[in-house]
Parts: sequence; C-alpha cells; structure tokens
Amino acid sequence: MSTAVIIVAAGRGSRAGGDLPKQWQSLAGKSVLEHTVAQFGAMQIVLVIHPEDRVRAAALFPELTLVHGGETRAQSVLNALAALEGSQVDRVLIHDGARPFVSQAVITRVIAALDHHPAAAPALVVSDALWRGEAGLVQGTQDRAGLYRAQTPQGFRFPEILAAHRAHPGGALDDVEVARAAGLDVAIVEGDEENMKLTYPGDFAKGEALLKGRKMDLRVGNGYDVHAFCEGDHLWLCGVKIPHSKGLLGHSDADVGMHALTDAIYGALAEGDIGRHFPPSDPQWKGAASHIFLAHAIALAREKGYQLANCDVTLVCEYPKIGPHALNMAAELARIMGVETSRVSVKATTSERLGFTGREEGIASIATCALVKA
Ligand SMILES: Nc1ccn([C@@H]2O[C@H](COP(=O)(O)OP(=O)(O)OP(=O)(O)O)[C@@H](O)[C@H]2O)c(=O)n1
Ligand SMILES: C[C@](O)(CO)[C@H](O)COP(=O)(O)O
Repeated sequence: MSTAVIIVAAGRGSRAGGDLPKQWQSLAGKSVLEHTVAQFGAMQIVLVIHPEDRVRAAALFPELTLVHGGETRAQSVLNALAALEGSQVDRVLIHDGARPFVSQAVITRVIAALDHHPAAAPALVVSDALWRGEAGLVQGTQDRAGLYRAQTPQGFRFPEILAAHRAHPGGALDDVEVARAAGLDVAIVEGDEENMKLTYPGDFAKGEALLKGRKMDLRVGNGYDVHAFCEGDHLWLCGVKIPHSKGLLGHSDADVGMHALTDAIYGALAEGDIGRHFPPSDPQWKGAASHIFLAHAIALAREKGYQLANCDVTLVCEYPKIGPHALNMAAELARIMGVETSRVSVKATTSERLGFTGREEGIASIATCALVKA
C-alpha cells in the first residue's frame, strides 16, 4: 500500500490575523507549517500553497511536491488529488497545515482504519453542554448525543476520494462531507485534544504553552545478535544481499544487523525481543525476510506514539567488507522504517582476528536506537 499525505496550506488565515498567513507564522522558533510537515516523517507529502507563498515554500521544503491551492479548501484538496492521479498512491491522508500538533498515534489510527474502511477520520466526542444563542442570550439547548468534533488527517482510499471530490458541487466543510456525499462509509477513530487547529489569534499562545509543557519522553534500546556462517554464496545484511563465499545460518534469512536493530526497538519499548513476537518454533517464520520483523517493531513504536530519533548498527566481522555497502544498508533500513536516511547509521569493525568473529565463524551485530514520543 502506498500512502501520500496532502497538507492544505493555501488559506489566508483571516480569522487568525497577524502579518503573515497563520501557517507561516512562528511557533516556538519554527513556522507552523514546519511543525506540521515534521509530524509526517518520511511519508510522501504534497503541500498545497497559495501562489504568493511559492518562494517561501520552495526554500523551506525543497523535497516536497508543491501544488497551488484554490479559492476554497475543497478546491485546494482537489488540485492536490489531481496532481497525484496516475501515481502509485492508493491511500491518501488529507491534513490541515494549521494543525501542527497532530501525533503519530492519531496518524497511525487513521491509516490502520483504512485497512477495513474506505475512509476514516479522527474526532472527539462533544462533552460540553451545547446551547443555541442569539444577541448574547441563550435561546435553547442542543442534544449533544452522537455529536463529534472533527479533526484531520482524514484518510481515504485514493480513487474513491478523487471521484468524490470531482462529483461534489462544492461548499463542503471537510473531506469527510465530500466522501459521505459520494456514499462512502467513514470510520471514526479517536482524535486528540492536542490536535487543535490554529484558527484565532489566542490559539498561538495555547500552542506555545502546549509545546512548552510537552515533556520529552525519550526511550533508548539496544540489541545484540550473532549468526554463524554456513555453506552458501551470499548473505543478507541490513536488508542488502551481498555475494560472499559463505552464507549465514538461521531460522529466518539470518540478517544479523536487522535483527539487532529490531531487538533494539523492541527493547526501547520494553516489548521483549524478536523471539517473543515471531517465535522460532513457529514454522511460518522459517526463511522469513527480516524486514517483516523490523516493520513490525517500528509499527508497534508508532502505535504507542513513538518515532525513531536515530539508530546506529555496528556489524562485527572480518569479511565481507561492509564499507562499500554501508550507505545502501542505511538507506534500506530507513526505507523499511519510513524515516529519513540521515537518522540511520550502519558501520562495521573487525575484532582484530580475536574470538569467533576473528576466526570467521560468524558475524555479530550491536544496535542502539532512540525513540521519542511524537
Ligand atoms: N482556499 C483554501 C482555504 C483553506 N486552506 C487550508 O485549509 C486549512 C483549514 O482551513 P482554515 O483553518 O479555515 O484556514 P484559512 O482558510 O486559512 O482560515 P480563515 O478561514 O480564518 O481565513 C488551513 O490549513 C488552510 O491553509 C487551503 O488550503 N485553501
Ligand atoms: C477540516 C476541518 O479542520 C475539520 O475540523 C475544518 O472543517 C476546516 O476548517 P474551518 O475552520 O471549518 O474552515
């Protein structure tokens, strides 16, 4: 499944006021939009901007696809959907640029719900009493049963939401309204009180306070693994196939580097190790490609609200020589985990011909990772 994110940021923020449209205003030293974009990590992002903001946007986000927005939010969304047509994308998340505090946990819940529904969106149950009012006087109360406060990102299967937007006459409040008009069922997933939309001038002070009050929740884990050499003509290390005069022995593909990294992530989460999640006694994992284990560990981290800050994998062997492959290995691990390559390090050392690695009986690997609550 290939998922893209559309971040709509072409509005003028008239209710928020200020010298710049709200998404370009500063919040704790960075623009609102930089905070928002950062929350989606290495996902494919289409950023919808106002044509007047092109230079600013291209300078700050050189790696993102920029699309010009329209007169309304819905038109801005449609322009981005049209730009994705013909790509490999089969799911899309549509998010307000003005919601910079969206968490990994909310993003993960929306994506997970798309496995079972054509559309899904986060929302919060209304808990206050609701009144109707006029001229400063309460005119009556409104039953709040079954009422929700809608948030973004709102997630959809791509062809369905493109068709729905094309068919919609306009005037919808959000993409869920567009999807429902096309007959799509929309699942509600749990939103987050912190996932507020900056709308009025006072919201910026609330946002600053929220960022200040966020306690850093940092987890560190380590992993260690060993696999013995066996007969063979290649081995897998950190997801890269390397021709060699020996193979590595193991129940799975014996990718010792990826196993150490996977265990480091489980360790940081206090979730045991690979063996707990993929028991070697279970024949279905015989010969399994180790990216399954790493993808599971990182998904578990996201589910719990953590993202990878960085990781460092060291391979201990005399041969094969790792240097020529190290960058490819880091890129492959980063791809599997959905993070920027700059967060992943792969390096190697020999053991100076000492011990089992020195005698070329096998390869050992040590990995460390840091996870931060997003
Ligand atoms: N023509 C538009 C209008 C809105 N948006 C985006 O949609 C999100 C939610 O809209 P809202 O909070 O209403 O933003 P603005 O339209 O900018 O605000 P205002 O209504 O106060 O002018 C924002 O990230 C905004 O930039 C957009 O991309 N294109
Ligand atoms: C899409 C939205 O953020 C859902 O809550 C919202 O409808 C868009 O903002 P607006 O203030 O209603 O224009």
